[in-house]
Amino acid sequence: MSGYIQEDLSPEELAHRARLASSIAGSVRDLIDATVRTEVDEADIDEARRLIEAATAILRKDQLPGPFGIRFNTDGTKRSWGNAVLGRRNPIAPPVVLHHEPDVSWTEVELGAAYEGPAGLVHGGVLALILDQLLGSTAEYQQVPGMTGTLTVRYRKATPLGRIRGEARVDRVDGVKTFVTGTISVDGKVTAEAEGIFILPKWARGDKSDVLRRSVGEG
Ligand SMILES: CCCCCCCC(=O)SCCNC(=O)CCNC(=O)[C@H](O)C(C)(C)COP(=O)(O)OP(=O)(O)OC[C@H]1O[C@@H](n2cnc3c(N)ncnc32)[C@H](O)[C@@H]1OP(=O)(O)O
Repeated sequence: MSGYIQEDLSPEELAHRARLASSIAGSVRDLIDATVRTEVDEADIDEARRLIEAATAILRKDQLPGPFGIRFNTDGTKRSWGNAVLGRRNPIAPPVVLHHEPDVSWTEVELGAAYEGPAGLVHGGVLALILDQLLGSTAEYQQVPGMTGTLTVRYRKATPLGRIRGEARVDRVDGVKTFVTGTISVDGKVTAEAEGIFILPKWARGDKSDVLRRSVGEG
């Protein structure tokens, strides 16, 4: 599969790149929120656009030919910094930070104005996005990785913008299929429930390399 890259970076170089990635993505994330909520006049919009276009031109001076992909390092770490949910480099990622415990994986994340659907509420597609990643990464953490075959979400009540908590657990494994369940909650009350079926694709089955199996997901 293309887009899976093996690298050999020192811990210092990794830490340096992590700092750079988080700092630029954080600034752009702030810019997105400022753009959604700005009330300034046309002159200020024009000036802001000029500065943003200048910043874009600087970043375009040296670009990857395509997306970031998934990068493995010789120290065993994996970077999916372009990921739409977790990506350290990706300003449209909230970003979600996952915590894995023996039986449960969870995240707590603040969703601001950029994630609005109904007035003041989180967009249902954004909740599905986060659940997809959370459930899929839970399967991966439990050593039964797969690509999303089916994701079912039941929206039980509206989810206000602000801090949300996601939790997921592997329910059962049936051959190449892993069934994972999860919830989104606010202030201890569940607002959405999900079940995901994650399937180890044919190309990663059998005696394929460990790297290939670890490459299945995006977490
Ligand atoms: C770290 C991980 C983080 C992951 C979070 C992010 C996840 C993603 O966004 S992944 C991207 C979205 N998903 C995709 O692009 C997947 C696209 N689909 C595919 O690649 C394939 O159809 C795939 C992998 C789902 C199924 O693979 P394939 O090799 O065709 O499966 P196949 O051998 O035919 O079937 C295996 C079993 O799965 C079942 N199955 C196949 N497709 C599905 C499906 N979509 N839903 C449910 N079950 C299915 C089959 O019935 C079969 O069951 P059984 O073993 O009981 O007979």
